[in-house]
Amino acid sequence: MISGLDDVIAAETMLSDVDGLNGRLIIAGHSLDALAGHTSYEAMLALLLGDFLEADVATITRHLAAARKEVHGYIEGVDAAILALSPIEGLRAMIARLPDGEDRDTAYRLLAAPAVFTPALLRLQQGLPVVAPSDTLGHAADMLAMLTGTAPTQAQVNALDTYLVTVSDHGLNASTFAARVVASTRAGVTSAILAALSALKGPLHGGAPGPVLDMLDAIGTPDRAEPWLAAELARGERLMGFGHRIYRVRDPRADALKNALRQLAEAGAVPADRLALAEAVERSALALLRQKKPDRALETNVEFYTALLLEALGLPREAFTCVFAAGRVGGWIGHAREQIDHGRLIRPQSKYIGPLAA
Ligand SMILES: CC(=O)SCCNC(=O)CCNC(=O)[C@H](O)C(C)(C)COP(=O)(O)OP(=O)(O)OC[C@H]1O[C@@H](n2cnc3c(N)ncnc32)[C@H](O)[C@@H]1OP(=O)(O)O
Ligand SMILES: O=C([O-])CC(=O)C(=O)O
Repeated sequence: MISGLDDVIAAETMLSDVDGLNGRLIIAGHSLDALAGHTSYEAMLALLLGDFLEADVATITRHLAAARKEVHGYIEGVDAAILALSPIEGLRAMIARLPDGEDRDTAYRLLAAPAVFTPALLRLQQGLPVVAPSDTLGHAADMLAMLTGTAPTQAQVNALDTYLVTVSDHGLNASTFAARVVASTRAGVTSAILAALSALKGPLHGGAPGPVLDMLDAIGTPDRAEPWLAAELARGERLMGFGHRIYRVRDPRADALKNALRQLAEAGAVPADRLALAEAVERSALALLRQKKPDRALETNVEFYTALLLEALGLPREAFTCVFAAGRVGGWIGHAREQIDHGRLIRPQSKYIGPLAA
């Protein structure tokens, strides 16, 4: 049966390389280790999109701040129907209101949109006033300020920058493939990003980190991890935050995010028992997965420590996928551009296996 297109190479890219056997990730020519914790999201965008945007970090920073202000204007149009949606569906509905195009202004609006719409929708859903974007803050700091209405600490800004950079691109994952398919029809980059966002939303892709926290809450204490996880696996459930199509070893992003979480913990932003519970769950899950699936390497993926990091930053779990989109949108736009500039219409074949009328 042809199922998940495993091992099919469907694009050439300058954006990232996922080495699943050795657990190495290269983004825009740099190893994740050199980027995560050392690079702002704006600097990451300069690496991913600098040629297309024809801009350096300072110019990108300025244009992105202006774009945050521009898309903030769309908040006025938020209605009760959008507020009744989940944050990721609300974000998708808001992005659908942005004009389509293949130009730089469209790209900046799309880069700004998740960072502006996510905090605004969350605050409106709680009956709180929306916080306008700032002229002076960087992208990560502004996103946090729009969320809480107060200035974030440097440790929080560093943690969010680390997260956004870490998830900014990852080869031809499902959402990026969706973006490239739509871009290949020349429908426009807004349409491509809407397709990508829809793919990201699923629990087997970017929808996993919310359920990771549900799992930690259901387990409650480290001693309950092993029996709880064993019962889930016996019921045929998948453990969220574990397993990956490409990685056969630990996802290098798990360590980058765990480091960022440790730094937040040192700054007093993570309760010690939360970290201890997470580590106990990770240990038990890996041991059980090895026992249950000895022939299939199932390791910790990016979503496990994403959940803990975004929780420590005060984000509600329903909005984790929106924050993922705020980072991945840079990669999606890069892939859409590559497809437009160098690709053709993507149109594979299907094999008919249905009946033939006599
Ligand atoms: C940003 C990201 O997208 S990272 C991924 C986030 N998603 C998750 O964490 C959800 C949990 N993980 C999973 O569902 C999977 O590991 C995926 C979807 C990420 C990758 O799956 P695939 O490469 O398609 O592997 P596939 O679905 O073929 O699974 C292979 C086997 O391992 C099992 N398996 C895979 N992941 C898990 C898991 N997390 N828990 C338990 N069993 C698992 C499957 O049940 C399957 O068993 P079977 O052969 O007996 O049917
Ligand atoms: O690469 C994948 O299949 C999923 C993933 O980890 C990502 O998109 O970050």
